[in-house]
Amino acid sequence: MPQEQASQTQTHDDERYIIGYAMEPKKIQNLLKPSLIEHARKHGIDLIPIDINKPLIQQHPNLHFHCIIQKLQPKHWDNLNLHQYMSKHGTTTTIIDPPHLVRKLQNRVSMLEFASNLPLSVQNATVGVPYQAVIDIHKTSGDDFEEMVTDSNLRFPVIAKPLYADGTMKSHELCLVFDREGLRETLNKNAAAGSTTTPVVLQEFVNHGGVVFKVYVAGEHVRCVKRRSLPDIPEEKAETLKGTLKFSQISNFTVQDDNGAKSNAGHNGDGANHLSNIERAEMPEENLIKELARALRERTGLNMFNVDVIRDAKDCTRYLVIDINYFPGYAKLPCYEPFITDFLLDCVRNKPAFVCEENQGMNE
Ligand SMILES: Nc1ncnc2c1ncn2[C@@H]1O[C@H](COP(=O)(O)OP(=O)(O)OP(=O)(O)O)[C@@H](O)[C@H]1O
Ligand SMILES: O=P(O)(O)O[C@H]1[C@H](OP(=O)(O)O)[C@@H](OP(=O)(O)O)[C@@H](O)[C@@H](O)[C@@H]1OP(=O)(O)O
Ligand SMILES: [Mg+2]
Ligand SMILES: [Mg+2]
Repeated sequence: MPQEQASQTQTHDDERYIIGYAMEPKKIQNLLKPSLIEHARKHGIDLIPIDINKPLIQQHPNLHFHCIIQKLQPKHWDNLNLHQYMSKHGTTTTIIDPPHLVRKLQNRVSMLEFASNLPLSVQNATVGVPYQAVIDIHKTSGDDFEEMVTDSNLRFPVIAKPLYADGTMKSHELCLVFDREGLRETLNKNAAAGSTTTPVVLQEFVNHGGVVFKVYVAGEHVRCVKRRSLPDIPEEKAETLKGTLKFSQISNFTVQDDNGAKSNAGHNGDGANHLSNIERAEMPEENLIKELARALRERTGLNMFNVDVIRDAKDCTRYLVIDINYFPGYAKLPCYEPFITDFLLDCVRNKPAFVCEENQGMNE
């Protein structure tokens, strides 16, 4: 994928389009930078904030939203009462994307089902998902646990991930588990949290050269960037490692951030190794990325998401999807302003192939 894609943004007409954005203040601060608002404005789009704490019908009475983009918690859907709004304006306003579809990405099992058995064929490459099993601590006794570990064919190390990827900090608290004892410890800690305990997904850790490919999708627009990931664990070392290692949002560092880590190598010696891994790593075939994005748009019915993909260190034709995130941090992409603006123009001109049908289920 070219990093610096030229904008395809062209204004075909003098019409202005109104696009509402409904999201939490932190997300607005990250995404709606003045540079995006200005770029969109120059190309005919006025981006208008929607108050997520009161019914939309009571807001902007003189504006007609061509489309609304959103990243919201369920309580905000209730507050906004979009159902009421859409029953009045549903034929002319599009919600991107409908919450009942977004919700499928908030569960790490249903999320990865979208990426299972993908019929992609680009130069022998395959795209699959790592083996994973769910443990609900409420339903797993000590004996069950032994049986479960034996039956599941889980091979250590594994990564323990909260089943629900609902945007909370907790949902990003992951843990590398090196052996049975480590797993028992993790599950016991989880159980000690009592009623707040959530099920855990145990996902096979796959060595992948310390690089994760983040594929950002916005309708037909697709970009892939490399990011820092967990380092490989050589097999001989894996056999000696015990217990657990907690981590969170490791791939949030961009390559530029890693440059900082490199110059700071005394402080963070690993940074230099990760950086060279990232620099050296070849990007996946452009067509593979495009096909993956298209297949996932079709399967999920969603337009705005990113996909974390790793490449098996033992087999460079084997790609694995490890995570899919709704409405990710697009602003981390170089030149994200034309990327988002081009997508929004497609939306208001009704170009995206998978804009939600009649916005059905939008208030579920
Ligand atoms: N199965 C795996 N094998 C190897 N490394 C993995 C695996 N799953 C996750 N990782 C590493 O852990 C990181 C975080 O995992 P994951 O993306 O599932 O968590 P997340 O909290 O949902 O992340 P995000 O911030 O992207 O939402 C990945 O970016 C990757 O570096
Ligand atoms: O804020 P950031 O720029 O880090 O974006 C992250 C985004 O947080 P935000 O929604 O608060 O923006 C996360 O959403 P939740 O899972 O927590 O809902 C998730 O999508 C990450 O994958 C994004 O990081 P990226 O994958 O793009 O690196
Ligand atoms: Mg991820
Ligand atoms: Mg995620």
